[in-house]
Amino acid sequence: MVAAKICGLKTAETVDAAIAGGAFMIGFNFFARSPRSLSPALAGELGQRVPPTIARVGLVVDAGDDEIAAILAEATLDLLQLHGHETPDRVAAVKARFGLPVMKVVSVAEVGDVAAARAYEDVADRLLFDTKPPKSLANALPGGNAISFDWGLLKGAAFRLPWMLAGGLHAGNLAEAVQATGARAVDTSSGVEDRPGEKNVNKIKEFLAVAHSL
Ligand SMILES: O=C(O)c1ccccc1NCC(=O)[C@H](O)[C@H](O)COP(=O)(O)O
Repeated sequence: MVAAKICGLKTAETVDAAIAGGAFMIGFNFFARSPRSLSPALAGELGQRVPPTIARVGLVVDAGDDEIAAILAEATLDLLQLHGHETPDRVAAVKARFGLPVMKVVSVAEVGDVAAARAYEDVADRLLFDTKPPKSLANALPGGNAISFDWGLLKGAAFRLPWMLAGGLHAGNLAEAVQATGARAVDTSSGVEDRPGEKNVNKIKEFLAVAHSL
């Protein structure tokens, strides 16, 4: 069984589908430019539907303390996902300031990017390997671009932290991705959508069913 996070949820229906399907993490996206972003108030409301067995993840990009504090004032979260250029010192500072575990996103395009994850092993609680936005993609977001990176870059890689694979994953390629990387946890956003920001309940359940079958 591979653990699965569904990221970018912003409706009760899709949160309930992720819960029913056995997600181990549910991601709330606070990056304003994202079509998946939601208000801290709505995240707080949706988070109350989530049982304690599922982690409520708050996704921010190069957020300052004031931004994170404003989110936490309205939404109870179990993990912060730092999806920007946050340094190891910034990760440590966020953990110390807010007392929450931190998952640091490592954006991958080449082998050196994977090696860069080592710098976070002593400060973060989890790592998430996601596709580095290609420079050729106009208006690319820091994540959620529905693009996979070369999974071979993670083959045989070992980290002192639990890590998760993301980037262009969907029910149709998940088995290959897990086989190629040895990932024991995966994450998707676009892969369970009909259009950017519009999650599909059946795609959520299918992705989770495939993850649990591996
Ligand atoms: O999903 C977004 O719109 C997004 C925007 C800005 C930063 C991060 C974002 N998503 C974070 C995630 O954890 C996604 O699940 C991950 O990037 C994979 O996305 P996808 O390739 O669409 O499955």
